[in-house]
Amino acid sequence: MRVLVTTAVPAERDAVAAAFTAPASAHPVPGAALSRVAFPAESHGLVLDLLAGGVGPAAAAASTAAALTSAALTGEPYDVVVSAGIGGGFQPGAPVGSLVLADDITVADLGAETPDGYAPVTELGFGAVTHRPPDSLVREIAAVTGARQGSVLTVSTVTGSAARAAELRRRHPRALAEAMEGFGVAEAAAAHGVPVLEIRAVSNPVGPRDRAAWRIGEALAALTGAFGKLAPVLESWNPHDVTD
Ligand SMILES: O=C(O)c1cccc(C(=O)CC[C@H]2O[C@@H](n3cnc4c(=O)[nH]cnc43)[C@H](O)[C@@H]2O)c1
Repeated sequence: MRVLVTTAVPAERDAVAAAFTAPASAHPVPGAALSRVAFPAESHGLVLDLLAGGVGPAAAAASTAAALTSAALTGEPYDVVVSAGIGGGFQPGAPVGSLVLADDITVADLGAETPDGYAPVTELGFGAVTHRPPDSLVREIAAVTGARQGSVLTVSTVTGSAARAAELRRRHPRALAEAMEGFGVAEAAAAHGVPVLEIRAVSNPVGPRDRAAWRIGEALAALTGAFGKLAPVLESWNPHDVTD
């Protein structure tokens, strides 16, 4: 099982790496600086590559695509891609310190303003606004990690007001969290036909901006805890068994 985990920043990548006793070593490929966690042989060939791919959907898509292409060209493609990191939680569904696992990954601001309000690109006849992780894998991971399942929104601008938070909730009633990379990672994964997951540890409520109140340490610790439990599920998952 070959897994690519894309985070935005090195602190998030290192929080994922901290879940494992096996060391991570540099594994550069063109267009992406990967860290590879070396698991022992009894781990059924689990390979975990970690990528701090940059903040925002464009950087995330570009770096994830580079890693996916490089792996495909060497004949060792990834079986699953995970977008991971901290995120904002919609209240009261996703409190600070909780984990959110996406059952859909939806871009919330890719569209047009029209006289009738916001229109997603799909209504304009283009592309996609949502990617769906495999149901069975989401259920298993939510069960072992205790993560809440819901929609995770991708935004290019962090929400900074109660009005914007309410607007996003109105348009996406199932949204539990927002972050800035999931949809970019998912677009790259979809282009390669690889399943995608997104897991977010909530560092702050979505709403009026109060950067000083972000609980980044608490969220990074939750991310480490989640990956410690998630690895055995990934190790035993058979991507060819997808029934959903
Ligand atoms: O300053 C630090 O030590 C630090 C450590 C880890 C991560 C950061 C970031 O600022 C990461 C930015 C990243 O966080 C996501 N995020 C977090 N909260 C929100 C939110 O309310 N709305 C949207 N995105 C959020 C996002 O994915 C950014 O890439 C700093």
